[in-house]
Amino acid sequence: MSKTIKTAILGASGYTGADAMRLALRHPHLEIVALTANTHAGKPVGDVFEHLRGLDLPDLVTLDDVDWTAVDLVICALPHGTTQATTKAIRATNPDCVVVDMSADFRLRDVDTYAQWYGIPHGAPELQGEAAYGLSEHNRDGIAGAKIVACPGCFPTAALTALIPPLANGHVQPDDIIIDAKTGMSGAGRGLKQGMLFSEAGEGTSPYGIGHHRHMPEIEQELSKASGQAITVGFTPHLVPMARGELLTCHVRLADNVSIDDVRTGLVERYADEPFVLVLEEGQIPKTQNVRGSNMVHIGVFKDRLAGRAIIIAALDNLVKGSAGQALQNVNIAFGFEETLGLEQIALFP
Ligand SMILES: NC(=O)C1=CN([C@@H]2O[C@H](COP(=O)(O)OP(=O)(O)OC[C@H]3O[C@@H](n4cnc5c(N)ncnc54)[C@H](OP(=O)(O)O)[C@@H]3O)[C@@H](O)[C@H]2O)C=CC1
Ligand SMILES: CC(=O)N[C@@H](CCC(=O)OP(=O)(O)O)C(=O)O
Repeated sequence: MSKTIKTAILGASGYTGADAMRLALRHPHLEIVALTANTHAGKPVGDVFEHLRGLDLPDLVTLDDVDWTAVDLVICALPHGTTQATTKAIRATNPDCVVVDMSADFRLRDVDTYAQWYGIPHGAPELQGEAAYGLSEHNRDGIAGAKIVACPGCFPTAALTALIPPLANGHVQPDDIIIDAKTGMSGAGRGLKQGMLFSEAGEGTSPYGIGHHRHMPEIEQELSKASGQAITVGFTPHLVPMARGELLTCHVRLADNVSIDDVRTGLVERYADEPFVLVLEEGQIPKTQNVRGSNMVHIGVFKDRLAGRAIIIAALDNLVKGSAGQALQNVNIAFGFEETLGLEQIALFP
């Protein structure tokens, strides 16, 4: 397809918006026609992001300034709680527009579960049923026809990529899954927060959301769907002093008569043809520095010293496969482009 897709990026003065611009600029079929911000509206992008100076980009405007009838695609990088009303407004004026959303606003299929975990009522329950969950490798058919794509959270992308195949294969027990997660600080967004100051976060590692992080219901929803049984998980994220990257160490119990090799082989077979998932060989260790800037997920499978247990580790870049990269991958699926277009970057190392 050689069509030019007129694209608006909402929340373009934030971190995921910045990576969405970086990637969309090099996509052969996307033309960026509108960029929005809130407090930064009215500024040229180069004033907000110095690394994007000198590029051909429109100035930042408010959401109210965008003519939704003039866009084919909206890539949405707004905070959760703001996207439902915006999507409603877009749909009311341009029902054909495709909204690829990076926020959590359409990820949870049950609107009451959304209200419970996000502390606010769902602002567009009538649209929730239309949203396709945007875990690219596992929902291509749903994404292909969708007008609303709810991209997974960064932690759920890593957890689901690592755990769906072993659960779907019956290789691990459904009731004993503990996910220990590390994240870089860009996961918290670009807004100023005291806990994100270098002097307070730069020299230590801090667990947070202990026992109640909002990515748990999302991970459970998708693991349950993929494996056809109710799955619950323990999940504890930790903030570590790096800009980008996420590492998830998943502790699981093997099903009866299943070996570590069975688990690894199941993952290798499931992702053999996937350009953005690499299941590492025995002994190779996933590391955030090996995926930084790329759309890759690296997965490793290890035998635990504890009998009958395995450790499955996944690494990704939260701003690429964890958000803007997967969003672009979903754009490619939704519009019928080659899935790797604009996403061929190899990791930046060191
Ligand atoms: N950071 C990450 O690793 C990931 C983030 N996400 C999700 O992506 C979304 C964006 O995250 P991120 O880029 O980190 O966030 P940032 O805080 O860096 O950016 C938020 C953007 O939204 C704009 N904005 C804030 N409030 C409003 C409002 N009320 N109306 C209109 N625009 C508003 C901001 O404008 P201004 O700067 O002018 O105030 C900015 O452009 C969030 O929903 C987040 O949960 C998903 C996966 C990973
Ligand atoms: C370091 C940090 O705060 N990370 C964020 C996760 C990243 C993210 O934005 O996920 P959502 O899209 O679901 O909001 C957090 O734990 O809430």
